[in-house]
Amino acid sequence: MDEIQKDINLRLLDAISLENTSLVEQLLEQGADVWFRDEKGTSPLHFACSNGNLEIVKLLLQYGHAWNVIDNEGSTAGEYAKRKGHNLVYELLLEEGCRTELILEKDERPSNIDYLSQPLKYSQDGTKLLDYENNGVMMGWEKPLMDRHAEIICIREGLDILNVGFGLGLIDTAFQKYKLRSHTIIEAHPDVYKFMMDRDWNNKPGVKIIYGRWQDVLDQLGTYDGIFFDTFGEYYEDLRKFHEALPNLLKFDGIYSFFNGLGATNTFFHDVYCRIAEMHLASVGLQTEYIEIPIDSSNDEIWEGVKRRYWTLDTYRLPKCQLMLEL
Ligand SMILES: C[S@@+](CC[C@H](N)C(=O)[O-])C[C@H]1O[C@@H](n2cnc3c(N)ncnc32)[C@H](O)[C@@H]1O
Repeated sequence: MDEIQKDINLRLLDAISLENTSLVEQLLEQGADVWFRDEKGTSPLHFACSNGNLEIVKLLLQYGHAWNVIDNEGSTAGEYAKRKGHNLVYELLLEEGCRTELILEKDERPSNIDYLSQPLKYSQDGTKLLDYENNGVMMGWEKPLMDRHAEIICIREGLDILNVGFGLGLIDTAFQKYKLRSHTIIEAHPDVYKFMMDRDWNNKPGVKIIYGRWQDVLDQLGTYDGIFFDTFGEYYEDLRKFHEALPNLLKFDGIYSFFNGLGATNTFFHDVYCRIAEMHLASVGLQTEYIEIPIDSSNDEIWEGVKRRYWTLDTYRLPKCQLMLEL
């Protein structure tokens, strides 16, 4: 970077820190670089969010600053605003995140074909299911969450339940306690299917196992009082497609829920994706309530042997979704 550019970039950071909006605009006009970072990876947007200056945040976004940059510690500008209690700035960034993500063109990559063709490992103690790269497919620490999902879905006995993704069978074990009328499980991985068969899941009360990807077996399904969705290695786009199928699968007074791991390593990304999911669900006629559950997954021991922590938040937002009925 030449000295002149560096100088104008540093002047931009100074102007943001001094909250001199007109100078910020002038420097941006003159070619100051919105992609500039200091040695800690702090971007102009991080500085503006830390000060809580709404006008400057708007200006930076208008000049093409990305909403989702992270500093060297992995913190988003949204988090800077939240930590300092700048709620209006936080809300603006949240809206920008939703808007940008919603207009992004969706690609049509086949999601988890690789995952489905590679072997899996169940740990001896039954608390971990890992893929071939030691990514955690499902982990025992999620049991209290799965119990809660089942409890929220099973509001009475005699229900028809659909679960997509068996994993460790935690939610299916929980569902079995509710004296269901029928209990359909879709599972696509051959090793998980074998695990289920070895444990006689096909002979448990009401259980019908459909072996295949949910995308390929939709025509074998009926309608259900309760539906739970928790797959692995798929994109948000897949979840959205499943949501689009829901009006044909959920009975009019049924309850739908899904494992909410959306952006779950960063509170700001999590907020953006929770809101996007809520908007998409509303567009197919479902209203969503997020039930907050405190959760502690910080203990190093539970992540031993697992490649990456896929959860770092201290609150789980359990989605409870129901069809909006027109009167
Ligand atoms: C996170 S685990 C589910 C854990 C489960 N909720 C439990 O309580 O143990 C995800 C499961 O979804 C399965 N899966 C992944 N993609 C799928 C797909 N497209 N259709 C059906 N099952 C899929 C995986 O093989 C895995 O068993």
